[in-house]
Amino acid sequence: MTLQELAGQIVPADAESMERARKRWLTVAKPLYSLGRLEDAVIRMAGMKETAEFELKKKALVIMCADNGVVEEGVTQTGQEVTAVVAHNFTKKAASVAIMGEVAGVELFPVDIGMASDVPSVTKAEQKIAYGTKNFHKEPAMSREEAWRAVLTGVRMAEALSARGYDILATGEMGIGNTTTSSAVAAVLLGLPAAEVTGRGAGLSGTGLTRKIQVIEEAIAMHKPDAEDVLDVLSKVGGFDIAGLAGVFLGGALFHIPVVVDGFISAVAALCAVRMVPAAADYMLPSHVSKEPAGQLLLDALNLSPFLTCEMNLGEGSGAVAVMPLLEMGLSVYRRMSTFEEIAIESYQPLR
Ligand SMILES: Cc1cc2ncn([C@H]3O[C@H](COP(=O)(O)O)[C@@H](O)[C@H]3O)c2cc1C
Ligand SMILES: O=C(O)c1cccnc1
Repeated sequence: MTLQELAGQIVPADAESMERARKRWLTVAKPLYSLGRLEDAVIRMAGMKETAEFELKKKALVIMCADNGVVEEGVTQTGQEVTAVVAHNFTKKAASVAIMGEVAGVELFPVDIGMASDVPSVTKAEQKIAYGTKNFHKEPAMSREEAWRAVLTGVRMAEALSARGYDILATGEMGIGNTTTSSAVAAVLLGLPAAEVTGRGAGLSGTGLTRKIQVIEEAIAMHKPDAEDVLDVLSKVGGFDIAGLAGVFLGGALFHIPVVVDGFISAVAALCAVRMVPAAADYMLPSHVSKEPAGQLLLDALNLSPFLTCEMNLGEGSGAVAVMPLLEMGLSVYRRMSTFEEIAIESYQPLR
């Protein structure tokens, strides 16, 4: 499948179902619009799912795990062996988001889309593009063909989860160095200087941050990625995880499943997806705003307002998982709460 073929199959959210959901909210016995943007989210999900009657029972978090050759340049606080350790911990309920997922009723699906080593509990040969990207400070991170294969891996993940009956997807990632790749992609797509969209990631020192910005600036100057061509940007300064998550967003749009944006890295992937296929924006829901400097800038570019502002910058899909109970609560009121008509009959009438 080519990008043009994929784009041709993605349709905007269904306006009629949204209208039905909007009308239904007006009948719920509570002050109008008192659940605010949770009501909007339910309306939008009705459009995504092409029905005003839907559930959010089965929830999945796709975690794209990948390594980044650019860590050679000293842009991170820890070594890339941490990627594999945390990836394995997703399967043992020993990583932060695994614990959060248990609380929120979200099942985890870690994908080794390009870790530097194999992790038997996670790695599947058919999902792995390569053993980490190249160091983009010296050469393109990956080929254009690899970037597209990574996108398709994400699309297929969404397809598989849709076939298994998941109602909503959250997006997460694990990959030491991926705030460097995300800042590089964000700088190009937003047309901003690296210094404005680069932060400390998982805890970088001040001199580390200066080096990180310099590495990104030099790589962009060397490769001159074409901001109008997302696959060019991803292949030159991106990562397999970002490309894979962009694919999950596109797959959600293709298979009519809402996909929840997480923090910085996930939002960069969401922007890649929207720049490839603008209609994919209809299938995205926000969660929180990352503390990384580009967190809010990316949400603005995606035209999304966060539900949570917790100053989180953990990654792994933690913010997307955190918002799931809130979405489910909104939907439960929409589905189960009495209507004005029912209350008038059962409660108000005897008082007359
Ligand atoms: C132990 C540990 C667990 C993590 N879980 C998520 N991240 C987060 O930090 C990484 C990105 O930050 P940077 O670009 O600075 O390497 C990603 O793996 C992200 O998911 C972690 C980072 C560490 C160290
Ligand atoms: O907001 C994020 O997604 C993030 C920020 C720093 C490190 N890892 C992830």
